[in-house]
Amino acid sequence: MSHSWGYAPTNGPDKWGDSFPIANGARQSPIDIQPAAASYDAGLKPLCLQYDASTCLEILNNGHSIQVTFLDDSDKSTLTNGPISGVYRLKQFHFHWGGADDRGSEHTVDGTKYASELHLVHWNTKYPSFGEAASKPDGLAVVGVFLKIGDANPNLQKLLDAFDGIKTKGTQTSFADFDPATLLPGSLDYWTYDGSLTTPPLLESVTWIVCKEPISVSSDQMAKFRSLLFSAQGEAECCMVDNYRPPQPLKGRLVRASFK
Ligand SMILES: COc1ccc(C[C@H]2SC(=O)NC2=O)c(OC)c1
Ligand SMILES: [Zn+2]
Repeated sequence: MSHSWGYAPTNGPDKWGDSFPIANGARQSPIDIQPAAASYDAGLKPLCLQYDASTCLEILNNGHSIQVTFLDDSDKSTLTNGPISGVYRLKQFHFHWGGADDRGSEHTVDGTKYASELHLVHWNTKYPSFGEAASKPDGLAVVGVFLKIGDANPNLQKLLDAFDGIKTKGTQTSFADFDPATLLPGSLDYWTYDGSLTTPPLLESVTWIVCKEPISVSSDQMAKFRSLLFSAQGEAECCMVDNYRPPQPLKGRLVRASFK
């Protein structure tokens, strides 16, 4: 498969191993989280997420998801503590979602799929750049937040209102003064395990931090996500839906919980 990976039967998760053999590696993501099998670790610190809305730059449709990118040339928006040591800088956040409300998340909890999953991507400042960090076993830390169907989430509205300008692959618009902390749940209790990027190149460089508590999203708001397109302007329209990788084998990994 040329590097035109996607989520269709012809180029989707079951085919990624053809070009990216690490797809069958020892620490692939996502996984099914089984709370009863997770190990409470009293040594895990609370997550410290400190974001500065002024570092928000733009929102783009990259053909796989919508992504909000941040200025990461200083420690203005960082992740510290939790399961990691040192300072990790926020680079971008994006989402995964389904073609219907019954699916869409990448991680699952005892087999339960949520309608969507938010990923806040951070890189370890012990390395000179995001690109360098992405190839190191302790290079990245991604905070995952589940989106559960319920009341409309007012904190998503500014994002959703920007979607009309980024409908097709390769489009982007400026997007300023957005505080990603507004998308975090009330409780920052989390599970953590060693994993990977969930899209090619599937690099095994991610410390995963998955929040136990979901945030809400309404069916109407999810419909807005599904109005985005995988396809570029002028191409046959292909709705951006089901852009999630299914759970991968745990292969003996320990999942730790920050809570009892
Ligand atoms: C260095 O190359 C990449 C490529 C893709 C992603 C995004 C993936 S990784 C994740 O958690 N979800 C996704 O869709 C990435 O993010 C750190 C880094
Ligand atoms: Zn992701």
